[in-house]
Amino acid sequence: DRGSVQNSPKLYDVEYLMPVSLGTPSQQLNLDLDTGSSDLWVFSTLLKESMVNGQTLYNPNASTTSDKMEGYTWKITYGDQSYSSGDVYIDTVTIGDLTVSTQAVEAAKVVSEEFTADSDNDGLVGLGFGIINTVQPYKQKTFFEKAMPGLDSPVFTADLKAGAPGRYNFGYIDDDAYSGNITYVPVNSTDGFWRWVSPGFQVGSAGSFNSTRIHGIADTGTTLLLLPDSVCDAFYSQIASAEYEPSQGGYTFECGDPTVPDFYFGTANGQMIRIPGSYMSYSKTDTGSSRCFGGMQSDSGVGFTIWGDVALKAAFVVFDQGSEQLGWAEK
Ligand SMILES: N#Cc1c(N)n[nH]c1N1CCCC1
Repeated sequence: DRGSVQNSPKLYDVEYLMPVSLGTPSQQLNLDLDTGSSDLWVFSTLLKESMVNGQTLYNPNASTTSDKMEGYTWKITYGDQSYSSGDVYIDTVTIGDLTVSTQAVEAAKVVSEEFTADSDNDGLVGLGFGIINTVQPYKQKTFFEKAMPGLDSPVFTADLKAGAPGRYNFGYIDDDAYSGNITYVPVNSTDGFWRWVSPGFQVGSAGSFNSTRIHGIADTGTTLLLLPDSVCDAFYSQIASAEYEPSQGGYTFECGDPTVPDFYFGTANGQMIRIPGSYMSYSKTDTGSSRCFGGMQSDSGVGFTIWGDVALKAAFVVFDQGSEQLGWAEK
């Protein structure tokens, strides 16, 4: 079996949403595929109205195939301190023509203001490893873990694009979606993340390769590229107008600065993925400002590097849960 679904970026590529069908008859919600967490949770009719702001709500009572898991609950808090919690139903879930008939659907009863404010986002599909699923008393499998046994190949791929729709594929690799070869690196799933080690980086096409191992996670649910301070310093020192602005919470530079270099990160066997300098102008710092917030920021607040959308949209990425590897290709 296999599946394929288009993803669509929101403004500034802050997140990528995809249509997901839940229940019978099907209820379509727009969800955020997040490889940095492992709960599939949705805005639902269980929420107080004050917590809803335009989102589409999953109504388990309107689904003939939903079964309430009595006594089961979930509660998740993300690194940015946003949170949600609620009850658990088993129901059918379809993403890109791939159906899991007995998926744990976590119906929200409470969401934090960040989620309420994000009116286009109806919830998340966590495609980290199930070991960090938050359902109690017994953790639940991710959508991919439930689908995996029936797939042609135990992989899903992420093809995120800058300012344009891309695609998530399940169960196969589309050889027309990338250029050159896919280079695989080992993944350590102990913490439930797609954690891997980059051998180093290079700033600018004429820069030297800096062999410093960077431990981090591939995370579609994080917008920016969060790297060690030493790497950020090496990058921003090459941009004439760059400075660290505590009031903005990070590195900024003049949006039109012509000195913004490309950034390359190593994967394996000498392969490097090139992130165009244009991806590093994340957004204007304030309305009418000429300064841009950098797409690369320090990981010091997190404690490990996060290869978020700014990096992932420069590559075709294979999440191979069969062999616990990540595959990287240019495109
Ligand atoms: N913080 C954070 C975070 C992360 N590291 N991966 N996904 C995250 N979120 C998904 C929805 C809100 C935050």
